[in-house]
Formats: sequence, structure tokens, C-alpha cells
Amino acid sequence: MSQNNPDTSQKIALRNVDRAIADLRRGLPAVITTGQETIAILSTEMAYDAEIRDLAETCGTAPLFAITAHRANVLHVMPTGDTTILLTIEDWMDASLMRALADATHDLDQPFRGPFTRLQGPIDPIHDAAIKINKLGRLLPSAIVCPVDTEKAASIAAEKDLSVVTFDEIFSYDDYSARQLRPVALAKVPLQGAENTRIQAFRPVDGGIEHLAILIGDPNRHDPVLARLHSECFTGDLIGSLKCDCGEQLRGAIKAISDQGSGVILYLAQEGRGIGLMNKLRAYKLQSDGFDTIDANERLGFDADERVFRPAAEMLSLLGFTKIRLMTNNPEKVEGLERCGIEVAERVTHKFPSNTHNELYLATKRKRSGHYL
Ligand SMILES: Nc1nc2c(ncn2[C@@H]2O[C@H](COP(=O)(O)OP(=O)(O)OP(=O)(O)O)[C@@H](O)[C@H]2O)c(=O)[nH]1
Ligand SMILES: [Zn+2]
Repeated sequence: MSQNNPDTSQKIALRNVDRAIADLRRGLPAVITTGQETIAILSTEMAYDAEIRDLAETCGTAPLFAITAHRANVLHVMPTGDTTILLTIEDWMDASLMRALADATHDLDQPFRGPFTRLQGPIDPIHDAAIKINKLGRLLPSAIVCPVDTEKAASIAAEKDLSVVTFDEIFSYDDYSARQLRPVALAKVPLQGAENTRIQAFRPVDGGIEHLAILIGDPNRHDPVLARLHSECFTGDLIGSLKCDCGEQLRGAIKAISDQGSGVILYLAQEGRGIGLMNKLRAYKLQSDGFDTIDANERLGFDADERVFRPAAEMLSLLGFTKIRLMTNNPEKVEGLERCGIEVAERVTHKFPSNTHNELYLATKRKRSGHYL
């Protein structure tokens, strides 16, 4: 098995993003810069009035409220074609209101809010980084943003002990963390119905989020291996939620692979199609209010699917599998892996009967995400 060499500059980039995320998750500001443009941000869902005031004072500029175009659409803000929308913070918009504006689960409890004033003209891409870092931190995709004079940014950050991260570091994070996976532990774990099973754990060199490969039998490396990419689902995999088909798909994959002799399941730390468990639970609340799985994600400000395929492709190649027979109903998984250099020799249908609770979920995947169901 080959091993990636840690690249120091990439490790530092990953660390800078992780430090900034740790601060944002604690309700502390972080500085984002492109070298030309600089902003200081708070994560909206963790922002309170005093912190917003402090940030404005520190930066000497008026804060703005950044949301995604998906979320702006729900708030009846005219689209601009940009993926991030900036709103002026009016006197009546305090922190508690902005937290509610960022969190769609409050939409039905709140009277109509607005009208909002959208910043005119093209939005500098640095604001996309403010949204992206919140997504990486599994926070709601919204930020309170203060422009900072780039010349003064370093001294402000040093004086206030703020994390500084660059635009490129934020947008390279998915790629760097996937490229720097390395095997950390391999153990035999006999499973019910698949006793000859080993689990190979992978960890990014920066100590980031770990993924697992469940190796059943002894797949040879010459023929396409039977493979399943399974995104983590706490509710379906662990506690038997009937809202999705994940638990059945996971156990069904173990059985199917075991019946055929050998194969691999990648258990990917991509809970909630990459939005994280808290946000998936928020999406479930919206689904109880009548929105489908895609609209729920989008009302929260996310894309319908936030997953990336690079870690899965990287794990497969580290394991020596370059050609696979992929058990999936999701055409995007096939395309995503192929874009990352894995040949999908065959798509193997991986379908289970629906129940009254997941019928609509499966129908939505069929109708709106093009799943073969
Ligand atoms: N955001 C969100 N995530 C969900 C919902 N239901 C299930 N999930 C997540 O969706 C992922 C399921 O992924 P997969 O089993 O890979 O499903 P898939 O993309 O439909 O593809 P295949 O099962 O391979 O056909 C898991 O991470 C679940 O946590 C939902 O309603 N909202
Ligand atoms: Zn699930």
C-alpha cells in the first residue's frame, strides 16, 4: 500500500482552516484574506450582539449579513446570479433575528421579515469563502462579515489573537484533506454473515476527519472489485431510523458482498450528504413541516448534496482498487468517482423496499436527483 508524503504547506493550510473553524464554532471571529481583499467574520448561528459590536469596532467598518442564494430565495431576496448574497444589517436586525434568519427551522414560527436591502453590484468571491468555511465547520451557511483594510489585517489579527486563513486555503481544504489520507489501523472485525472482514482506517495527515474501509473476504486487484460507497448516517445506520434506506443499504451491502465472496465498503464521514448531523436534523424538522429532502437542504442554505468524492477515490487507490463494480442507485456517485480517476466497470443496483416513512424520500431521490430507484 502506497503512502502519501505529508506536504508541510498543505498541512499548514489545513491547520489554518481548522483553527478558524474551531474559533467560529465557539462564536469567535476569524479573518479571511485573498491578499487583496480581507474580511473578518462570525458564524451567524454563533453570533451575539456584543460580539458583532466588537467585530465592527475592531474592523472599523459596518458589518454585513452573508447568506447563500438558496437561503436568500426563501427570504424573498431577489437573486443576483451570485452564489452568496450580502444584506445590509438594518437597525431592526439584531443577532437573535439574524440567527433566526440563518436557520430555516424558525421560518414557520416567525412573522414575515423584511424587506431586506441587498448589496448591489458583483459580490467579491471572498464572501463565498465565508460561507464555505461555515459549511466545512458543519455550521449553517451564513456569516456576519466586516470588511478589513488588508494592510491593517495582520496587526488587527495579532492584537486580537484572531485566526487568519486564506481564500485558497478554504477552497483547497476538501482536496488537500482527501489527498493526504493515510492508513492508520487495520484490524480483523468479524461481522454477522461476513466473518472474514477487516477494517482499514484512514486519517488525513493533519489529523482531520477519518474514514473507514470495510474489506470483506480477499478481493483480488485484477478484476473490478464489488464496492459500496456509504455516507455515514447516524440515524439510519445506528439507531434504525425509518426515514431513509441507509441501514438496510449498509447491511444489504455486507450481505451482498459476502454472498459474492469479496468486496469493499467505504464508510465515509459525510453525514447528512455532507452537511453534518446537526444540520441533517434541522433538515428533518423541515421535512416534518412538509418540505422534501432537497428543498429542506436548500431552505437551510445548502446545496442538495454537499459531498465530495475525492476521499473515496483516494481510499480506493490506496487500497489498490482502480476498477470497481459500484453498488449504487446514484448516478452522481458514478460520475464523481470517474472524475477522480476510478473506473466504474459496472453500476450494481442497490435497492430495498420502501416503508411508509421513507417512501417520499426515495420518490424524491428518483424524481429530483435522477436516482435509479
Ligand atoms: N441532508 C440530508 N441527508 C440525508 C437525508 N436522508 C439521508 N441523508 C444522508 O444521505 C446520505 C445517504 O447516502 P447514500 O447511502 O450514499 O445514498 P445516495 O446518495 O442516495 O446513493 P446510493 O444509496 O448509493 O444510491 C447519508 O449521509 C445520510 O445521512 C435527508 O433527508 N437530508
Ligand atoms: Zn440515512
